[in-house]
Parts: sequence; structure tokens; C-alpha cells
Amino acid sequence: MSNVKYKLFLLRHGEGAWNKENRFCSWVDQKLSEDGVKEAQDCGKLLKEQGYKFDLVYTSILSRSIQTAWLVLEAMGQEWVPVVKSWRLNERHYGSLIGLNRAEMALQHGEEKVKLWRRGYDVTPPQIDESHPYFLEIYNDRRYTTCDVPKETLPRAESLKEVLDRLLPYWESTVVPEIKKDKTVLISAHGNSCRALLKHLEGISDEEIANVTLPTGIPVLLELDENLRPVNPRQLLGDQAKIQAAIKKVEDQGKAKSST
Ligand SMILES: O=C(OP(=O)(O)O)[C@H](O)COP(=O)(O)O
Repeated sequence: MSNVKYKLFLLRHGEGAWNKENRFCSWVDQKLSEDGVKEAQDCGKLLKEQGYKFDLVYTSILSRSIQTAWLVLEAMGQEWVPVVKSWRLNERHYGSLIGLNRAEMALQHGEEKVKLWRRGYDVTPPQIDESHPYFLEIYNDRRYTTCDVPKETLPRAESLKEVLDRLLPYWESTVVPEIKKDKTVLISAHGNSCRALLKHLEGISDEEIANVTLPTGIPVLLELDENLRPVNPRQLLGDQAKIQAAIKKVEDQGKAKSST
């Protein structure tokens, strides 16, 4: 359409080891699985075939989003494109749920409760504390001394709303000015940081955002007007039947099932 001024790409990283194991990964720094590497490479190939060219890539400071960005750029032959990282694009902090298996949680607490924890817009899970098995691994990691806030003030659990609250200042101050310089931007981030940004850009209601699911490794193209408002519906690029199956798989992760 004629009033499309900017193209923005959002991408949830390729599958990580804990996506496969159906565990809440969040701020634990899992690498991509073998399938996840392939998803990222396939994503890069698709974007290359379709002729897209990036000027700037933003990632979180979690390895799976950075690795995905590298693999996409490599497959596109655009390795030189600058990559900028911020904790503000990190996955939602799942608090004390980190490391737990979703299907087992559904067995213990019921599928509705797990759905609420996963998709309730303003629902913050219980905070992580020092007794949690992954607390030290997260908060003793040197990357969290490099953030634009003191380590002590970093979140200990977040709702999707709180993700948007920490992401929005970065979006406005850092990403938007680059887009307005006509740069084609790829944001290689996470299921929930991308959902938070989509909610903001598309004006999705608190209720409706619960029904938006992003599969791993599938680029989302947003066509925006000069005020960065979407002009056309978002496009998930690739084989639509496969994309629908991948969305269903993510939604089904919260169904009750014993992992033994
Ligand atoms: O780490 C996570 O997402 P990510 O794989 O996009 O980084 C979360 O565990 C996503 O879980 P959810 O789909 O239950 O919100």
C-alpha cells in the first residue's frame, strides 16, 4: 500500500534447548538447539530470497537472541550489519517459575492457572529469590553489571505489562530514531518481548494479547506509516500451514502432561 513508510521485522529466536524440554527459560542463558540453529538459518535464507536488506539489528543480551541474529545475517550475507544489544529486549522474567516444566505445572496447578501465568497481561508470577536454583547463575552473570540500571533494581519477576514498561523507553529513545532515519530494523528477541512490542504498535487490548502467540524462528513483518502505526496486518513470513502448526505447538505447551 502506498502509505507504507517503514518495514520493521520482529523475530523470536530459534528454538532453544529449554523450548524443547518445555521449561520456562526466560533469563536463563540457554543456547539454540540444533533445530533452533536450522530455524534461524532458514529464516535468513527466506529473508534473502525475498530480497530484504537490514541496516541495523537489535537483540537482547541473552545468547539465543544474539546467536539467532548472527545466523540470520550470515545466511543473508549481511554479517557486517551492526548488532546492538540491550537487556530491555530480554525475555520476560518468569520469576520463580524459571526452569519449571509447563506441562507438569499444569498438572499441579491446572491448565487455567498456567494460562494465566503465561498470558495474563497484568499477572506477575512469584518473584525469584536467593533459594532458587538459577538465582546465582542469573544475577552473578557479568552481563547484568552492564545494564543502564543498577543490578539490584533489575526485575525479579515480570508480567507482560512490566516487560512493556521496561522496553518502551528503549524503543522510543533508541530504536524509533533509527527507523525514522529510514533504516530497516530487525529486532531479534523473544516470545514475550516481541509480544509486548506488538501490543504497543498494533494497539492490541489487554485481553486480546493473550491470544497472540509467536512461534520460534518465524519473521514477523510490520508495515508502518510515518507515525509508526501499522498500515497492513502483520505478516508471519513462510509456509503458512507450518506456521499455524508451530503456533499450536506453543499454545499446547501449557497442557497438563507428566514429563516422566
Ligand atoms: O523463554 C521463553 O521464551 P523465549 O523462548 O522466546 O525466550 C519463555 O519461557 C516463553 O514462555 P511462554 O511461551 O510460556 O511465555
